[in-house]
Amino acid sequence: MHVVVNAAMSADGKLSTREREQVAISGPDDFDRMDRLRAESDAVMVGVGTVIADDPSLTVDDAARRAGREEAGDPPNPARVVADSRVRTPPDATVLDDRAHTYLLVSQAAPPDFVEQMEDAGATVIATGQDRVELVTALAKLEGDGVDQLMVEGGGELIFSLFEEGLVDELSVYVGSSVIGGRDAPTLADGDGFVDSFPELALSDVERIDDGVLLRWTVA
Ligand SMILES: NC(=O)C1=CN([C@@H]2O[C@H](COP(=O)(O)OP(=O)(O)OC[C@H]3O[C@@H](n4cnc5c(N)ncnc54)[C@H](O)[C@@H]3O)[C@@H](O)[C@H]2O)C=CC1
Ligand SMILES: Nc1nc(O)c(N)c(N[C@@H]2O[C@H](COP(=O)(O)O)[C@@H](O)[C@H]2O)n1
Repeated sequence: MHVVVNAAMSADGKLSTREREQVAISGPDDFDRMDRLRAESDAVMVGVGTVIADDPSLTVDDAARRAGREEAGDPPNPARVVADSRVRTPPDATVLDDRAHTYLLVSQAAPPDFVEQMEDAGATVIATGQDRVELVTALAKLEGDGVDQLMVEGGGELIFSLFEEGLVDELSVYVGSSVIGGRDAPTLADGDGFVDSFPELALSDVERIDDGVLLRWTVA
């Protein structure tokens, strides 16, 4: 499996505000690039913090891209993947609609009634880890289901865990021209943070887009 993390941050490294409401950091061309990356992926993943904050659809906006996927024998939208250790996905979340298939990654402590509710909503529930989703096993199960390219959009807690587990192959960060600030505002990689053995990145591309810059790295 190839795992690409793609996110947008302010010039000071924030994914959104301290109130965690969605902020448009990308401009139109970067949102279009993100849509293309979704269309090229087998699945798009977020943490439940992002589902609660943004209620994203994680689907492909551009009709021609959806049609292109169908011509290639794929569903119009990539699958959606939500990491949700503490079963916080709202039953009316947009990621549970019928526009794409959804995988819910939960821990083995997930209550059976929550699992049943999510399965009734059409989701495939994958339980790994005792009280927190064990990402290595969960992603291996997704790969077994045909997910060869996984795009991860955030947020900072999930992105940190993926780096911690050595699961990230590529990182694309759009740096927008605004300052958000706030010690409690989410950053690209939150979690506990590294104190040593920092993941090493190799810069592969720099591109000016809209009013900001796209930085692309591969992970060594
Ligand atoms: N600017 C951007 O590109 C993006 C911004 N965001 C922003 O990020 C914020 C949400 O980010 P976070 O609060 O960090 O939440 P998050 O989206 O990273 O979700 C964290 C949650 O994921 C679940 N999870 C399950 N297994 C996990 C594991 N092994 N490791 C870590 N988490 C695991 C946990 O329940 C945890 O609380 C929102 O404000 C949203 O707007 C989100 C995506 C992209
Ligand atoms: N790439 C990017 N740029 C921004 O400026 C953003 N605010 C985000 N946020 C993420 O985009 C997703 C929105 O999903 P839908 O369009 O509703 O499907 C979601 O994952 C946001 O957190 N991303």
